Amino acid sequence: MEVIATIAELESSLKPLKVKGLKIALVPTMGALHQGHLSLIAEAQKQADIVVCSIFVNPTQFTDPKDLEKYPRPLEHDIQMLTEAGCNFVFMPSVKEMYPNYPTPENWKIDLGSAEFVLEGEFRKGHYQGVTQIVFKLFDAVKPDKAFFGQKDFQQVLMIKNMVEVLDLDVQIVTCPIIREDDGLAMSSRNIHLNHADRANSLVLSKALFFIEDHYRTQSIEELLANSKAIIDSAPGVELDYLTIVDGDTLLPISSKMDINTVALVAAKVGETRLIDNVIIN
Ligand SMILES: Nc1ncnc2c1ncn2[C@@H]1O[C@H](COP(=O)(O)OP(=O)(O)OP(=O)(O)O)[C@@H](O)[C@H]1O
Ligand SMILES: CC(C)(CO)[C@@H](O)C(=O)[O-]
Ligand code: BAL
Repeated sequence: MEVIATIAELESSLKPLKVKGLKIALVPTMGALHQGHLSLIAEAQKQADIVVCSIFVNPTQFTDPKDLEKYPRPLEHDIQMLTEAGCNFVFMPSVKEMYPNYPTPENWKIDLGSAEFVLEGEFRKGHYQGVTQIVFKLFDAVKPDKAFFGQKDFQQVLMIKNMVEVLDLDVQIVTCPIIREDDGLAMSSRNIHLNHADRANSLVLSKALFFIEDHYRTQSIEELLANSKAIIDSAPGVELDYLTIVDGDTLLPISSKMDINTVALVAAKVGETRLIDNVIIN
């Protein structure tokens, strides 16, 4: 695997492969890799000839400076995991490479639709402008045929698809399912921050979502929300930001049941660590 730090180097490495007609996949990450990330790499390998994984902890999408500062960065281990997975390139640029004038903000504001401002967008103001800004820069540097994202960040995929449409970008977005620990916790780089008690308490997030999934046919929306919130409340030290059942396009709460496009999403602070999760119900 080739480790690349600059956009110029990346472009010159990919050019001859593109000339040969090989299909390029991009898997954007912030590192601290786990099996969830590796599932994206594996799917990318199935669907393309060459896989580029980017590792970049993007400062413009963080709204909490402490969250940015303590974001895990086990770079050597990440490189080893990607090498073992057979990834072709890892792109690990510096902040200056991606934002030459950093910390002076660049001009980036695109219309991502009203769904930008709900759920994560409400709790992390400006988050999706930062996410789309860096994903646009990565698309521009790699010019992939396909880019792979996890359903764990459900709203993020929607925002990126909206950006692709608004800017008319020539890239196919592929969404991959959530990989979970054996007990149901969605894998996440931030799970590393959970202490023993937090780790046990964190299970109420996926339990609440699975409750909604299992009882969707038999309970009303009000009952589903009340009963799943009671599951969350049963764990000490779990502070709920939202638990909601929404239309997967608008991300607005549904008041009556739908037969398609229904998603339940949760975000909560478990101890000091903020986690998100979701299930697609139908
Ligand atoms: N458990 C998972 N299953 C499938 N995809 C995942 C999973 N966790 C993360 N991803 C995807 O991997 C990509 C990179 O995510 P990122 O590097 O932020 O990891 P993360 O584990 O989500 O970290 P964080 O703690 O920041 O949420 C995103 O597209 C994300 O949705
Ligand atoms: C897509 C992404 C790599 C952009 O920084 C990040 O938001 C993530 O890891 O999901
Ligand atoms: N995994 C989404 C990126 C973030 O939390 O900032």
